[in-house]
Amino acid sequence: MPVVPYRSDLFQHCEEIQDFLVDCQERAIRDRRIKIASFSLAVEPLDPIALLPWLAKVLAIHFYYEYPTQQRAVVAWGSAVEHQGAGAHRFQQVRQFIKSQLRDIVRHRSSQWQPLEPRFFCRFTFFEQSAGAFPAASVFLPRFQLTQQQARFSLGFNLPITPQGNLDAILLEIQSCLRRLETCRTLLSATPQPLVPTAAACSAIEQSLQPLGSKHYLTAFRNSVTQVLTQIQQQRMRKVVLAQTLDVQTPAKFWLPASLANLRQCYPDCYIFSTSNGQGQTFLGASPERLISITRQQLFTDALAGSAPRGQTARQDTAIAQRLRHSRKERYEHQVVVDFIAQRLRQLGLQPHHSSVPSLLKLSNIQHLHTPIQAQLSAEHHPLKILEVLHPTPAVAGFPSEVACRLIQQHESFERSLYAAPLGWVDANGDSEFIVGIRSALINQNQARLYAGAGIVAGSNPDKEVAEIQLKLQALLKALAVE
Ligand SMILES: C=C(O[C@@H]1C=C(C(=O)O)C=C[C@H]1O)C(=O)O
Repeated sequence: MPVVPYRSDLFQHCEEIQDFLVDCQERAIRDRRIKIASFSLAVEPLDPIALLPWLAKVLAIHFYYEYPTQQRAVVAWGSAVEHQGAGAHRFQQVRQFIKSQLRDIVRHRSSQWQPLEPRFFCRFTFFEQSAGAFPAASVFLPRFQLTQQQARFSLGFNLPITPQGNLDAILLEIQSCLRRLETCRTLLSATPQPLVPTAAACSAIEQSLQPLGSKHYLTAFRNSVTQVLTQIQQQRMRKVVLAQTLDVQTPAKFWLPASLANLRQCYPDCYIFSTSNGQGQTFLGASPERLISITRQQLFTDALAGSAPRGQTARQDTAIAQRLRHSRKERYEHQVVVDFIAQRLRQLGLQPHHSSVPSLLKLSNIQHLHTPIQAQLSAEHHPLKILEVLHPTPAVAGFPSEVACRLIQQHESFERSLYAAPLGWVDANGDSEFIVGIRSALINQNQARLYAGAGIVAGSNPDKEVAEIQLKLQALLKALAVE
């Protein structure tokens, strides 16, 4: 997606864009097919979260994610083309769909800026079938995409042009999108802290979040862990990742931008994300786990497993970290993930590289054992093929995968939906980024379902696993805000 420089005059590129749309329509007429006009404008800085209240109001499908410490963010909304799928071949179906759409994308040529490729945003549920708010596989090419790369912001467009379409209406849509950005920017600068909820709202949410007091869901989780431990012994399994949900309801609606702003503040080293289905349900969270990231055929992935709380003091924190590093149980739980990822990548003919000793990833409430893994790809390694062989890793399912997934379905009484599942994008060059949807919640009006899981291996202590999910749930609860 080439970027056309854009400064203060909203419509200075009108003529250039108009010519481009006419060119796209001529191609649509010639090929008797819809074409997608793809281009970008450089825009003034704007916090992407500022767009979310409006997107929620108009019930637009969206995908937002941000990596705060790297000043990278994107919010994509509206759909130029989309596809849904399910079943064992869902990754392949999405790949085919993307391939077929790429033929009809026309990119603006006269670029003075570094071109940005159009991105297809994808959401896969944990299991290959889904009866919940999100289909088992869904992909969309956004009509609009605001991207931040450090201090540079651009607004991308992917606009379907039919042979008989009204180009004036498309120009109006572009202008109204640019105006919308201006309005959001003005609203943001008019209020001192518009994304932070008021103290009254915070106390309202605290009062309404009673469920943490009634520990029923924790007892249920503890019982499942005990049963799974017996099954691990009987079936000689190495690991099962069990999760639990916590449902909460508040008198007022949950307020997405404030929740995300809270998460961003508390977890600058995580991927802050939200995605909606355009029907009122939004899945959000702050995930520390990257499933794949591919830039110019360099693949990066993470093994993240093995956890401990943060200490109250620096000394206590270091002592806990030391215990985590040297715990046989935590190291074993971690190694299962490293071995699985490395072995799956080797099956694809890749040569993964990683350190033999895990490092520590410290978040504000929890610390994890972490092994970054790298591999050099070649052109035949499509990101969705890699995703297909990696998901679900033993970090979120267990090992062996099939037996672990059966036990998960047996013990968990809720649908995982997008929890612990791959969320991300792919572009035409094969660049891609997918995160794992953990530390997450599904919100709908005034209801929220929070998810948290923990890896269970032989020797796990049920009380410690309960404490781990409690820690994860509490952190999420604290971040949620109401209107
Ligand atoms: C499954 C989750 O997290 C996973 C489980 C971990 C563990 O048990 O140590 C650590 C990181 C993640 O791989 C979750 O947070 O829901």
